[in-house]
Amino acid sequence: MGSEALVHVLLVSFPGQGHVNPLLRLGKRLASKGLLVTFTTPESIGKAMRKASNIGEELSPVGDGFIRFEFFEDGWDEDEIRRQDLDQYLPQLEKVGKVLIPEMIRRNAEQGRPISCLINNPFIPWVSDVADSLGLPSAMLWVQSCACFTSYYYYYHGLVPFPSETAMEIDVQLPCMPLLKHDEVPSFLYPTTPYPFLRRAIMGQYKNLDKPFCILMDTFQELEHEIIEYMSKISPIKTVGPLFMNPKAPNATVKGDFMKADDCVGWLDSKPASSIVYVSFGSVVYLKQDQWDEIAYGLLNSGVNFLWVMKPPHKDSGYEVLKMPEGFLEKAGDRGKVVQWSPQEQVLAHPSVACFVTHCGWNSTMEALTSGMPVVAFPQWGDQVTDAKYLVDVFKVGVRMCRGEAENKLITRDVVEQCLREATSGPKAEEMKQNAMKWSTAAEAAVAEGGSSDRNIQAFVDEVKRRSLEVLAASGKSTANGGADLANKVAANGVAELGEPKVNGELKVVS
Ligand SMILES: O=c1ccn([C@@H]2O[C@H](COP(=O)(O)OP(=O)(O)O)[C@@H](O)[C@H]2O)c(=O)[nH]1
Ligand SMILES: O=C(O)c1ccc(O[C@@H]2O[C@H](CO)[C@@H](O)[C@H](O)[C@H]2O)cc1
Repeated sequence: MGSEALVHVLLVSFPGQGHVNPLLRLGKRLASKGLLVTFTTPESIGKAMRKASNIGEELSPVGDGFIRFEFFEDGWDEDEIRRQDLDQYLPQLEKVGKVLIPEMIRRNAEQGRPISCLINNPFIPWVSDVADSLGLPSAMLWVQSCACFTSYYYYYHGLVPFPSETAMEIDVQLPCMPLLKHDEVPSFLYPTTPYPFLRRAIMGQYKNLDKPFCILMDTFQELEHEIIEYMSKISPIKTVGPLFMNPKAPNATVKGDFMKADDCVGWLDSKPASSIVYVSFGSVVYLKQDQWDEIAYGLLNSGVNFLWVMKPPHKDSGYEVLKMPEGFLEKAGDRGKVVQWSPQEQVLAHPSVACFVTHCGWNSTMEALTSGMPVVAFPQWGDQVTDAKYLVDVFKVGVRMCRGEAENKLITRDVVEQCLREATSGPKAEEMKQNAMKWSTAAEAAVAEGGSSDRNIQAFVDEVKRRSLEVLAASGKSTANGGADLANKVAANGVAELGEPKVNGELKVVS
């Protein structure tokens, strides 16, 4: 490998699977375009990631660049139960992160890898304060749809009325978007949300929205055309999705799963084409036992094959450990497989899978659309209720099975069975499949060389490179602020020389 000067970006992630996945995918995309990327999140998650995935201390080549990991301690004991309570954990992360991230940045500069840009995902808006205080540019990766971004934007600025304590059931009309019924608005905005701390975290991001020079979004222009165009005039957004496709480095093996995926591909291979329903509610949604039972009977009664993810709850989460109904597995026999965690990307790409019963998290939504996979929408909260609206009424790839947790309604086995039948056979199923394939083709074009998302990523990389020169130039003069120490080191070291890639002083490269 010849001597290369690589610009270095630091990605700081909220420690949730649905946040780590898109930020790590962005990291791989940036690396594939020739940047050095360091990915960080708290060590409690680093430990899980190291155990479940193939990540270590090595510098991994991805396309023309490299990715590496460095984790930071959150200041709490390993078995601290307050980590499960975001109301307490988010302020703790902010407190320690504001000290440890600047230390990490200084350490990297000292080791000859000065950082030129910070990128964070939502729920940890203080990262842009850290960047500001060090005189570094920052960007934010929005990990939901542009429609949700817009909803929060309009709520934050009070631009239109949203459901409130005095008018709970009002619908919301936003520009370039379909009318959202009161229960299709991101549910963290309901006055009655049980998750007010997540609304506060998101609003914190909007309070800081003038700090990032760019807001990257894991969506693509062709998918949310009008609203993206509209919001681009208000905010510096750049669509770069679907991030889970990386045509420049399709074989990059770096993954960020918190749990080792169970092997299910052999089982999928043994089943006929389009015969399996894949059921998964993501990484944080847990249903109640009575709802779980109804889904189980609905699957049995529908006669379909199924792969069902039954993720065990964290021991300190307070969620009940669910059981399958008595005799369920025996009755299902080889028609069904239940796993704790699936390799979802592979599952959605498998020809035996006919449809996806999903909680409509944005990652699952994008992965389904991009894989040409019709869905049965089973949203619970947050952006999921808005994503479900879009999947069913706008993208036209889904059947709706419920309206969200706030409805507080048990979805019975008959409804489950009816939705599964509708999504797997007959004219509606065919139409949804055709629409899903259309989105898949559009997604591929967006990320292919010269496509809308590829152009945006390239423009972003170019801008980071340009700003890195400014950082270096400014640091030569700067002495009077908290970033002076770092800036002097940055100035002294110049851009990282990676002729012989170094991690903590050692030479380590894996392929
Ligand atoms: O068994 C599973 C369930 C989920 N996922 C991945 O976990 C992420 C979940 O993100 P999403 O936004 O869909 O939901 P969240 O977990 O944040 O609610 C997605 O990338 C999925 O591909 C997975 O790999 N295996
Ligand atoms: O770990 C948590 O407590 C946690 C993780 C993820 C959460 O939100 C999910 O994020 C996705 C990306 O924003 C979103 O699309 C999905 O619907 C959410 O479940 C919340 C808490």
